[in-house]
Amino acid sequence: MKVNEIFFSIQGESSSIGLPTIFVRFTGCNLRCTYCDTKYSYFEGDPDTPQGIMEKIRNYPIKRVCLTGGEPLIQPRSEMQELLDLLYAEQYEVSIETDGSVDISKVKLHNKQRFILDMKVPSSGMSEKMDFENLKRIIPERDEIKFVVGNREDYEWSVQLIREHGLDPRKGYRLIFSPIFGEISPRDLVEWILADHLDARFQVQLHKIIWDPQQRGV
Ligand SMILES: C[S@@+](CC[C@H](N)C(=O)[O-])C[C@H]1O[C@@H](n2cnc3c(N)ncnc32)[C@H](O)[C@@H]1O
Ligand SMILES: Nc1nc2[nH]cc(C(=O)O)c2c(=O)[nH]1
Ligand code: SF4
Ligand SMILES: [Mg+2]
Repeated sequence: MKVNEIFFSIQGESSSIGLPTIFVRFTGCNLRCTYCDTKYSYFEGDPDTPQGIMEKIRNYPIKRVCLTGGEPLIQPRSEMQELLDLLYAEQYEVSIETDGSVDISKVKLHNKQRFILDMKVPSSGMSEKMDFENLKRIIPERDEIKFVVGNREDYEWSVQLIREHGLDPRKGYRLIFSPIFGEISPRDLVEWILADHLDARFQVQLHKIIWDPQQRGV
C-alpha cells in the first residue's frame, strides 16, 4: 500500500462530523475531479503495510479511523481487506471515503465499518465514470451517499439520481449534500434542499472553517 499522510484531527465531513478521528490518506487516484482539494495525494507517499499502518494508528488515543485519499479502494485489495480485518479486531470504528467509480464490493466490511460513497456530479468532470451498480451494493442504514455540488445543474443531477434509483431516506438511505468549497453559496444549497423537502444532511467541510483551507494534515 502507499500512504500519503496519517494524522489526527476532527472529522470534517459525513455523519461523524466533529468527532476526533485518525485519518489515513492513501496515495493515488483513478479520477481527476476539477475541484479536488487533495491533488498532493496523487503521487506523493511512502510504501507501508497493513501492520505498519496499525502501529501508527495505535499511537493515537481514539478508536475512530477514516480511510481516504486519493482513492482508498484502488490500493491492493488483499492488503485493504487485511487492514479492515485488523481494525475490526481492535474495535475501531471505520469510515471509507470512496469516489463512486470503484466496485465497493471488492472489500468486505465488518461491524462499525461503512462507506461514504461520493457520486460525482457533472461539474466534477467525472460523472461519466460513476459505477451506478454501487447504489445497489450499499447498505442503506449503514452507508452514506454524498453529493458535492457546485451549481444548480449539479444539484438537479443529484436529485434526479436520488429519485431514479429510489434512494429514499424513508427506506433508510442516508444522503449528504456538501458545497464545493468556495464555489457555491452554502445558503443557496440549503434553501434548495429545504424547498424540495429533501430529507438529506447538509454539511460544510468543518476543518476548512477551523483551519486555513489550504492546510494539510487537518
Ligand atoms: C479528497 S476525497 C478522497 C476520497 C475519494 N477519492 C472521494 O472523492 O470520495 C474526500 C472527499 O473530499 C471531497 N472534496 C474534495 N475536494 C473538495 C472541495 N474542493 N470542496 C468540497 N469537498 C471536496 C470529495 O468530494 C470527497 O467527498
Ligand atoms: N478534518 C478532515 N476531515 C475529513 N473528512 C474527510 C476528509 C478527506 O479528505 O477525505 C477529511 C480531511 O481532509 N480532513
Ligand atoms: S476522486 Fe477524490 S481524491 Fe480523486 S480527484 Fe476526486 S476528490 Fe480528489
Ligand atoms: Mg479532505
